Amino acid sequence: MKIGLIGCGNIGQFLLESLNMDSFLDGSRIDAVFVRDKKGYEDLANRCRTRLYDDFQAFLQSDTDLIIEAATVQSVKQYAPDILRHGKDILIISVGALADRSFFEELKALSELNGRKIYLPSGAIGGLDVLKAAQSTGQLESVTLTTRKPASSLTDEPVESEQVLFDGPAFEAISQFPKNINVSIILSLAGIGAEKTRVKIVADPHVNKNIHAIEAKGDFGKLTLNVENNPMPKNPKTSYLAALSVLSALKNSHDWLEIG
Ligand SMILES: NC(=O)C1=CN([C@@H]2O[C@H](COP(=O)(O)OP(=O)(O)OC[C@H]3O[C@@H](n4cnc5c(N)ncnc54)[C@H](OP(=O)(O)O)[C@@H]3O)[C@@H](O)[C@H]2O)C=CC1
Ligand SMILES: O=C([O-])CC(=O)C(=O)O
Repeated sequence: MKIGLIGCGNIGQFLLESLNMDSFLDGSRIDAVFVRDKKGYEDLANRCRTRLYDDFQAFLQSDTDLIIEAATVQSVKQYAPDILRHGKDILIISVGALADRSFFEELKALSELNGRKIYLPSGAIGGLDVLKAAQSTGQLESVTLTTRKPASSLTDEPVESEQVLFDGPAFEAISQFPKNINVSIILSLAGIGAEKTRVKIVADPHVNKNIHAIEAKGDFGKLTLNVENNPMPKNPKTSYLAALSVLSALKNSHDWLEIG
């Protein structure tokens, strides 16, 4: 598989190194990387033997089958429609972009029209298999997510003791915290939607992990899941699991065996 990558920050660099240097997936590598400004990325690109682009149209024309977005919610809105129009699959990590219902419908229509697929990795959480199964013909009554992160990842204000910064529906959470709560939108997409999924965001000066507690109830029974994520050194807002989940989604996309 020939892969293109948008964004070469924390997750992007991890993917480049895993696929191009450590050969995580036989026969798959990142051949093209789109950045806003090539300055600062040349050494990494040379080391990982990939090509850098700062012209998006030229990046789209490069010989790739799948584009991975590892940049921002805004960049998904900006680039994903063109990627599908150009007949390429896309893997989106900034899934918060799909909270916007009309954008979601636009991507759905483009995906169908062009026969391309959109991959959404599980990111920094788990339990999506349970929600999808619970929803299949049964009823999910409620899904709640409580995210607790080091205060410095969520606010520039000094925080002495734990503070609830947000309590409300997922679609509002992602619009206020687009770099911190994409997990709430993948949870919404697997479950009962971004209006009904309840989110609480806690800034905690005493933790050094990104902790996501999920509770769901329905006629299947009850789910409680607590994921205590190690943050990534280069961007502590982001959990290591989120980067790993991209590798796992890539592997799933052309594995002979599908689990879950
Ligand atoms: N689904 C999930 O569970 C999770 C999702 N995420 C999301 O994943 C995304 C990536 O995370 P992470 O790697 O840690 O973030 P980083 O901030 O480390 O990297 C993002 C990179 O994107 C680049 N970028 C920003 N805008 C554009 C653009 N328009 N075009 C090209 N490049 C752009 C920036 O580079 P430059 O400034 O040089 O242009 C930056 O280096 C974020 O949106 C994050 O919120 C993170 C964790 C979990
Ligand atoms: O990495 C995490 O723990 C969660 C995160 O930033 C996000 O969902 O945007």
